[in-house]
Amino acid sequence: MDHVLIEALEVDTVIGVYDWERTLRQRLRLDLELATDIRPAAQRDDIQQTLDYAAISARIGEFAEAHQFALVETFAERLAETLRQEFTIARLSLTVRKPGAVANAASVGVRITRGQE
Ligand SMILES: Nc1nc2c(c(=O)[nH]1)N=C([C@H](O)[C@@H](O)CO)CN2
Repeated sequence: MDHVLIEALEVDTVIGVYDWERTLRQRLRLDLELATDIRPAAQRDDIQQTLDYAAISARIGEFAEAHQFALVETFAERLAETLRQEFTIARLSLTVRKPGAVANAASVGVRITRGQE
């Protein structure tokens, strides 16, 4: 299967389990692999026939603005659901990293894959 990629997309959102984390925005870094057949778009050279990574990136920014989750797990699961409802994505892999959350770790986070095999 082909993939449309979005790598190291940074969004700021309220996220965290501790009281102090409810009072500020923190940065998340996202990587997405969106499974789709790119051949129709390539044959017609037509953006309408593929997943528009610019539109999806903008939607992710809106999502981050609109929600205040405690866990990165919840952010990942709810974002995957939203993207699969709003765009024609057969299967997606989503990595959500929270840089700086743990001292001495470059980042921590989760990776999920959703959709049909
Ligand atoms: N599996 C997880 N562990 C932790 C999370 C999380 O979202 N998922 N969050 C925190 C805190 O919010 C932490 O990021 C603050 O530094 C701790 N563990």
